[in-house]
Amino acid sequence: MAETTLNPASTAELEAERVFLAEAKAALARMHQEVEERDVPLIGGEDNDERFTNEANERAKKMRTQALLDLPDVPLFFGLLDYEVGTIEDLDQIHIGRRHVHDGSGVPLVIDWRAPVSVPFYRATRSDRQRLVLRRRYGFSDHAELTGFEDESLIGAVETDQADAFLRAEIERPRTGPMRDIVATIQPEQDDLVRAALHPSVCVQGAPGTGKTAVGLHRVAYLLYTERERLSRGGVVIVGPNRSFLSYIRKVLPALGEVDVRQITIDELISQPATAVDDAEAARLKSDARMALVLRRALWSHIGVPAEGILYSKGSQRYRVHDYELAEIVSALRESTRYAPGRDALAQRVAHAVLVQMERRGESPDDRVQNAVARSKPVKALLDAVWPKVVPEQVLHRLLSDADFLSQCAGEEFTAAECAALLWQKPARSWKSAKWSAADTLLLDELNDLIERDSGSLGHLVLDEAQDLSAMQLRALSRRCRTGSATVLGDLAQATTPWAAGSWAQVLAHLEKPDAVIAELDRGFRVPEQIIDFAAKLLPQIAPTLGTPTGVRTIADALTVIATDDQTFTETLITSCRAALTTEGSVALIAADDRVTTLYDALLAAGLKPALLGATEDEMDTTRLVCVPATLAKGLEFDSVIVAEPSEIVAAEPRGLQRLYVVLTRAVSSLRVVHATPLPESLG
Ligand SMILES: Nc1ncnc2c1ncn2[C@@H]1O[C@H](COP(=O)(O)OP(=O)(O)OP(=O)(O)O)[C@@H](O)[C@H]1O
Repeated sequence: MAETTLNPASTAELEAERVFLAEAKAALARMHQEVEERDVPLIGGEDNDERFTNEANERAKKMRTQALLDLPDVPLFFGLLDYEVGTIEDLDQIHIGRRHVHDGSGVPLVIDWRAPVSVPFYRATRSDRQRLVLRRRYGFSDHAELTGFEDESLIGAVETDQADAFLRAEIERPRTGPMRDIVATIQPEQDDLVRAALHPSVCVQGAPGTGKTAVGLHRVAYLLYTERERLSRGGVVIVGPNRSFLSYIRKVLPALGEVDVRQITIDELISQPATAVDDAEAARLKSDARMALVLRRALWSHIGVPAEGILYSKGSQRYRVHDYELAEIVSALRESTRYAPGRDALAQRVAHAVLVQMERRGESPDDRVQNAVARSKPVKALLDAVWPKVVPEQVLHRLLSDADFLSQCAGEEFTAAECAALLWQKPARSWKSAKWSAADTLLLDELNDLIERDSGSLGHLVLDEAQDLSAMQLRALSRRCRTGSATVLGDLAQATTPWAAGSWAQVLAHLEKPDAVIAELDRGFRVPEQIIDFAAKLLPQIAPTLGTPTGVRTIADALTVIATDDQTFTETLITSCRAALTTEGSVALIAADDRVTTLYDALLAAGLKPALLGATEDEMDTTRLVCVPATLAKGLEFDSVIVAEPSEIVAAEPRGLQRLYVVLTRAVSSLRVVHATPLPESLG
């Protein structure tokens, strides 16, 4: 919480609040202890079900105990609502906090921010008081000591700007370590999204720093509160762009009492570890939605036309199913089901045709006879000939190494040049020895689903930085969340991958959530106005259809652009880092990936003790000054940012201007741009 100035007149009240805080902490400690001491019922027996139930009970207890831990730097409550008398039974005042705390006899001491009764904390205004008389916001030190509070009366005609001042203080509180929750200052437009129902899915387009990540994380906490049972079956997964980002956000949900949410990268969720690398064009083509159709054709092309009928013998009896009958069965089954169950169904249908003949001859065969026919030699030979068993690797290996097969499956979808780019230069001898790239593993995933339906279904999926996902990634995600819902977060202007879908409608179509509600956030909380205006000069080039974001804060001298030359360039950066370190909070030096290690070495040599982001994942926890490769900057933020040589960042990749837009929008308080070569024209 922000450190608020103490109002001397309220010292006694502050003391009373401190006593109440101590009481609430003691009550939470008691709740924690009770759960810890509670025995987990053990079911006797050793079969799988019993073991599973015992393990699930043990795990539930562990989660509950963790969720009730009083985290040392996380204040137990952050607000108080004073309701009109009689609004809530037996209580006129309620403290709002990150979790529910009761006194042991059922009387609530702290009410969870997610409870309906807490909503006016975020929504009430003087014109719509929602029966509130007063709203109090507390200030805490970094170690969760109560330092003050501010009261906002809801009675009277004129709105005050107290809430804005509190929000500003909270945003500008210097950053140390990972991202914090925003539960005390969620804004009404954010609250709408946080508290939106589980279905339909929600998609949020938002400029940098509008709180998309924060909204996504708080929404997960909210949904786990309102839909815990439903979500516990499939689970909730948050997908982020890389490990540094996930490390940055990892403490938000635990601070909100939610300890059982998987936070993983897209590759960890949907790809096998890659053992090969594609060139840029092949990677782009393999990520394209057209591949889905090509794979479908490739798989189903394995089905043949029966060349002859089959003869099934039992004792002295012979039963014949003619080739034209078999062809009819195969054609009816083709693409009406997935490939592997289709093969099983073919065996059963052929066996059924034999059974019909048996019945006609006066026999009365049962299911066992049908199964025996389905497993018989002639039927098996038929299956191997017209509906062979295949594995995904086999199909993809053939597709990427056999030019004729690829061109036949590609049809009109890909040009000859595109097919040539897709083909392997040096194909592996067999599918068993083939090496697969990251894009290939998604193609294998798609094939796997065409062969045998993937049954996994997540309860809820949060996709952060979703503008960067390819069609094939989105399709793979969609398969894992067939019946669940999704929260899709991103900014089309920050799309840096060559395969980015380009519109939210497309993203949602690939994700198979076309009914998702698309919302926009346009108030930038992170980045001061001068900086966002500077970065927004790139928008006409990179995202002409998007509106210009607004910054909710202005800070004098927030932006400095320094022109240097080759001789003074590094020295200027070092001086800039030194200057930034004299203020509080985190500092980042962001440069093109190829340049960043050299600059890191230069800062080290100058005695500045920087860390290099990406080396160990938790650099931002321990070091104030971090050197950040431009490609890892997405989603992160720092109090002060120094950007080295924008033109190099732009030149490093096809969507370099978008990357620069990301890099320029990471600063909370100050941005220095240092360049020895001219800035990109639009920034000039
Ligand atoms: N309501 C709020 N109260 C306090 N801080 C907020 C609020 N909303 C956003 N912030 C702060 O603004 C910063 C940006 O938030 P967040 O990272 O969620 O934005 P984003 O839209 O995901 O940005 P980007 O597109 O750049 O990744 C964070 O420090 C966050 O804590």
